[in-house]
Amino acid sequence: MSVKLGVPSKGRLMEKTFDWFAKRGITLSRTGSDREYAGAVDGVEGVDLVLLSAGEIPRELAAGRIHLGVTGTDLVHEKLPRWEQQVEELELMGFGEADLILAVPQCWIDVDTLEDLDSVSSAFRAAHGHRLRIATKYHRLIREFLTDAGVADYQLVDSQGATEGTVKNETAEMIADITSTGETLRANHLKILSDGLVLRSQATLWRSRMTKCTAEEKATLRRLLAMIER
Ligand SMILES: Nc1ncnc2c1ncn2[C@@H]1O[C@H](COP(=O)(O)OP(=O)(O)OP(=O)(O)O)[C@@H](O)[C@H]1O
Ligand SMILES: O=P(O)(O)OC[C@H]1O[C@H](OP(=O)(O)OP(=O)(O)O)[C@H](O)[C@@H]1O
Repeated sequence: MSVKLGVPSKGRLMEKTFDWFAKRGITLSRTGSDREYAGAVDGVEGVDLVLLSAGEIPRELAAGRIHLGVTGTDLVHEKLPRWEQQVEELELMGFGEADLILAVPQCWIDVDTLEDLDSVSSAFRAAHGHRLRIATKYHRLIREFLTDAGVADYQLVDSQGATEGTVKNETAEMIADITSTGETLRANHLKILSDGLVLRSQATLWRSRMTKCTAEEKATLRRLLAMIER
């Protein structure tokens, strides 16, 4: 049996993940046609590449179907309850850096903090007959954050993409999403609450705590990790 390494199959994390491993003497490559999700690992024996959506890597690690996986901190923290019990953070990889934040319309001049948000959310419910809507795909993290902040009068609406557009489209009053340059927020006339940083994320190499390794796989993992940690 071989050690399975799960990496993002496309998108912003894939190429940088390949570069990161290449710098450590491990060559990851896609094989077959552009559309075929098959890959190879050179530079270390006994490792299979598994190409996956970044969003699915946490679940595959938690199920023990891959031994190692690369994905963002945000996705692991969101998708795995008590993530520390299921995965171990091995290396922060220094790319895919982004902040999960809460943002409101720029025109809400009286709302700059969570305390302000708490006040307007109660007033909003009284005025509109429904709770203030926050569009996000990070349901668990936002609920935990707002509970800790004492904000309760809101509802989450699911948004799996183009989240900043939900305010203009009037399907939400505010958003919770990842930002990196801030351009998408600015373009959509949104501002970050001054104490609205929920999580700092970056691409990370994780090890599953849920795999049962053979002696051979343990030896392969040791060799691989020695190359990575050099
Ligand atoms: N603008 C950004 N800049 C840097 N990193 C980002 C940005 N947006 C998202 N990310 C990070 O990239 C990672 C992957 O996000 P992405 O939305 O591409 O994943 P995904 O939707 O699961 O991928 P897929 O489309 O393959 O399912 C996440 O960890 C996220 O924090
Ligand atoms: O701060 P910025 O540099 O502008 O980046 C932020 C944007 O990047 C991500 O979206 P993505 O490109 O993944 O598209 P999506 O809306 O379909 O998720 C994220 O969801 C923000 O919308």
